[in-house]
Parts: sequence; structure tokens; C-alpha cells
Amino acid sequence: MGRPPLDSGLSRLVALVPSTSSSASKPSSLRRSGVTFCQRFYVSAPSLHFRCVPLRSFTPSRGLSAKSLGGTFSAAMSSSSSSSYEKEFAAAKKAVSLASHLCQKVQRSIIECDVQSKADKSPVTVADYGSQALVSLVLRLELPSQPFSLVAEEDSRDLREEGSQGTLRRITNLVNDTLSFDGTYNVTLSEDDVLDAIDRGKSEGGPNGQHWVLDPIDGTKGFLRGDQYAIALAMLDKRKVVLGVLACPNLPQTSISSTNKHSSVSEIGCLFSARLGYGTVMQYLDGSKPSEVHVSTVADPANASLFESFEAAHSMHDLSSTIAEKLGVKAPPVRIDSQAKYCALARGDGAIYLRFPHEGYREKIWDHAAGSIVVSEAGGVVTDAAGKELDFSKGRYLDLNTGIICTNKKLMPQLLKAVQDSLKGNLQTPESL
Ligand SMILES: Nc1ncnc2c1ncn2[C@@H]1O[C@H](COP(=O)(O)O)[C@@H](OP(=O)(O)O)[C@H]1O
Ligand SMILES: [Mg+2]
Repeated sequence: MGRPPLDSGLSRLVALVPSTSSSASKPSSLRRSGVTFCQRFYVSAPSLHFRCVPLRSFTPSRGLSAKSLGGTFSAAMSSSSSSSYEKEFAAAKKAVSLASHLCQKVQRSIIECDVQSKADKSPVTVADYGSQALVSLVLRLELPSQPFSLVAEEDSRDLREEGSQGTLRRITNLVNDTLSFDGTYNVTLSEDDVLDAIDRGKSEGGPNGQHWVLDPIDGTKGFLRGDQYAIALAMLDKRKVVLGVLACPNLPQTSISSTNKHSSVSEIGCLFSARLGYGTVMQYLDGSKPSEVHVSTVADPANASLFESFEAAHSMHDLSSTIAEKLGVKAPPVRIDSQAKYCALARGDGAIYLRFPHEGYREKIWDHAAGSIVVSEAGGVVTDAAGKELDFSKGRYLDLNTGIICTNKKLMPQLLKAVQDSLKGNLQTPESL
């Protein structure tokens, strides 16, 4: 940080919160679940009504629990041991929780302004940048004595261009409001501080040392639609993912399995976290004790359900459908955005996740690092389409050209065979790719 922290003072800004005077402030959670069962049950973003209140009086009824999630943080720090990454784990949870608060606030205002139906992406950009700045800042504040390397999606180039001052001001206000609401840190960031914090994400990663890996908003398209998205943070230590934290602010707190689609979903907002050798836990973003989660034990593909990207541009739906048919999967695919798919799989909502990008696309490490450990620590397996472990040590990109598959240990051999048979079939008809 370039300058001593300033007192945050009173915020003059406003936050957008759901109006308590309207019945629309408690939307049907099914409408908020952002999950598509083969497109038949899809409903788009809810129409919520909002009112503006001073940020200081903003008490979220759900969603933010940066305070509750970080409440035992000091104790965790003092009893940390470097081998189990306890300090880093607590810092990651705190950072992701704060970023998730910021993103929720922006998503609510997007819905209010109805900009998700326009081509204008600026509100997303604001949340992406704000989330990255916050995570970068919080990790450095919490772990001041450690070398810091962050591989993250955004950089500040566009924000430094002429005409971006208003956007930068909005991002800075969002970051400062979030910090001020949380109250842990007595800091106020200048616009330059925010640019610097964002640009700390330019690391190239690689096989040596430790690197944080961040997707500040994964599932941008879902975020714009008011559907699923995630804030994804992982840490690599000498090539391996050693911890991962994923906030899914719109993920129902109960199962989204295809067999559960008619049941009402009451609450949304989950935080998944995993440390190498310690399992995966889930807690609610509005505060709850962490509870262990495990992948599904389904061994017969006929009883398995399958996740894939909502966006057909991100993954070949036809190929997944061929694989599902070969396996004998009966349920329709469940289509959701972002690494929320890994989270849903980790808690057993479904048994298979398939991702087959179209030719030429290069996967980024921040799209899979947190998700892969959340699944593997919950007892699942994540590999490329050849059955090889994902290698996060090659820099900012994953070095693979086939696809990513993910399931439990019992189903993996059958899945791998079906994938490889289907890929051979696909290669014989290249026009289908
Ligand atoms: N053509 C493409 N093929 C595969 N993945 C793509 C893609 N274009 C973008 N993506 C990645 O897919 C991610 C979303 O994944 P999903 O389809 O599971 O929701 C995006 O993350 P961002 O939203 O962070 O950019 C982006 O990194
Ligand atoms: Mg992403």
C-alpha cells in the first residue's frame, strides 16, 4: 500500500437493497435458483423492487456474512500451522466473503436497472474489478509477511484509459463501502490503490512457490442474467492446488438435483471451502456452521444426473448428450453457469460434470483451480478427457486440449470410456465439433 490508511469516515453513498415493503422482496427461490433442467424449467432473473438506503443502515437479511464467516479469524491466525495452510485458508474465506458481498450489491442494482438485457457490460466490469481489488487487498492485509503472487483474470488497463474515471470512482466507492460495512480494516482506498490492488493479479503463476489464483466473478453471463456465478479463489503450492474457496451467492442452500426440481427452494447463498487433506465444507453465506459435503455415491449411470455449462458456446452440449446416451444417463442435463457446478457436484446434487469447449479455446487456471479441489476433497475426481490430472503449474492457462470431466470414483472408469468412445466418434465426423 502506497500511503497510510485513512479513516473511512461516514459513507455518503447508498446501497441498493430489496424493499421490505413489497412482497416482491421475497422472490420465489426457484426463480432465484438460476438452474436449468434441460431448459424446460428455466426462469430468468427475478423482477425485484428496490429502495435506496444509506449504506450505514444496510443490514442484509441474507447474503453477507463476511463478519460471521471471518469472526473467528484472529483465533485461527494465532493457532495456524504453515503446513496445513490454516492462516491462508482463513484469509481466503474472509476475502471471498467480502467480494461476494460486493458482487451481490452490484447484481441487485443490475436487476433493478434492467441492464442485463442490454449489451452494456459496465456493471459487471465494476463488480469484476471491485471483487479482484478486494480479494487482492484482503489477502495482503491478512498475510503481510508472506511473498505475494496472484494470478487473476482482470487487469487495470481499461480503467486507466481516458473516459474511465467515472467507472474507477464507482469501483473505488464499492470497495470502500464494503470494507467500511465489514469494519475489520480501518482503511480507505484511493483510486490509485484500487488500480494497484487489481494489478497485483498479473502474476504468471508457474511450478515454483505459492500462487493465489482468482476468478473475481466466474460466470459473467450468469451474473448478468441474475443467475448463477461464483467468486473463486485457490492457492497453488509447488504445482498443487492446496486450498480453494468458492462463494456462490445465488446457489440454493438445498440440493438442485434434477429429482428435486419441484421442491421449493427456500434460501440461497453458499460458501464452499476445501483444504488438501481436510475435506470440503459448505456453509451458508448468511451464516451457519460449516458442514462436510461429499460427492454422490451413485454407481449406476442410469441414476446419475449431469451438469454442464448453461452457455452452449462454452461447452459442446451435443457431445455431452452423446456421452450421456452411451452411459445410459436418464435425467436431462442440469445447466448452470460458473464453478457453482463443481460445488453442486461436491455436495452430491448431481454425479457428473462435463465440459468440452469448442476447438481453439484455452482454459484458464482460475476457472478450475478452486472447483477442482472442492470436488476432490469431497471425494470426487477431476481429470481431462484423457483421464489425466489437471496441471495448474503451466502458467495462466491449463495445458489441455480435450475437455474436463468430473465424477465420483465409482463412475469414473465408465465415464472415461464413454467419453473416449464419443470423442472417437466425433473425430470421425469433424463437422460436428
Ligand atoms: N468459448 C468459450 N469456451 C469455453 N469457456 C469459455 C468460453 N468463453 C468464456 N469461457 C469461460 O467460461 C467461463 C464460464 O464458465 P461456465 O460456462 O461454466 O459458466 C467464463 O468465465 P468468466 O465468466 O469468469 O469469464 C470464461 O472463462
Ligand atoms: Mg471464469
